[in-house]
Amino acid sequence: MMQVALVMGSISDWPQVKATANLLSELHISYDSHVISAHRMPRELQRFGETTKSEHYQVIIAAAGGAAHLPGMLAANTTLPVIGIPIQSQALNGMDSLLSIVQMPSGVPVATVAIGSAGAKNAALLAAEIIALQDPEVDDQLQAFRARQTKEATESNDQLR
Ligand SMILES: Nc1c(C(=O)O)ncn1[C@@H]1O[C@H](COP(=O)(O)O)[C@@H](O)[C@H]1O
Repeated sequence: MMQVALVMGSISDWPQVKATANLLSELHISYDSHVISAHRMPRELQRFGETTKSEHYQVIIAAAGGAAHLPGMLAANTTLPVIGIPIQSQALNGMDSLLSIVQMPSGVPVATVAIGSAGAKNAALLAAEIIALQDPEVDDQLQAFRARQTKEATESNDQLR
């Protein structure tokens, strides 16, 4: 029973999605990872979306590039929260991914983060914030993460002196 399903459209997305996986681990959140493409594996995609609740996931994170239909199609097949990561594509630098993930029609939301690795990290943090609403241990991990971040930013002032 995993807290997060981390889904990507292609294994070529993994170098960017790794940032999500690393941060989920740092926050002690359990996850499993899958390559499932809405375009290339339409039946698997539908099956996966329909079993997300019986698998007891709490949040789905879906990363895709280009004509990125994966997050929206997953959202269409589950009522769990879906966080979309627009992969930084080569042809259009991720603008294609961003617009195709963020511009969902009303009724089927995808919580879309920024393009690429920065967004990939924020996807993990957003998932943690959702899970922390009912999980004090994850809430503690989040508070500790914020405290470390504040300390590092504060200490970076030393480099100016
Ligand atoms: N956007 C989608 C979907 C989908 O949305 O179903 N399936 C694959 N892809 C994306 O195609 C890009 C190129 O994939 P390949 O490198 O495998 O050709 C990847 O960024 C992937 O997420």
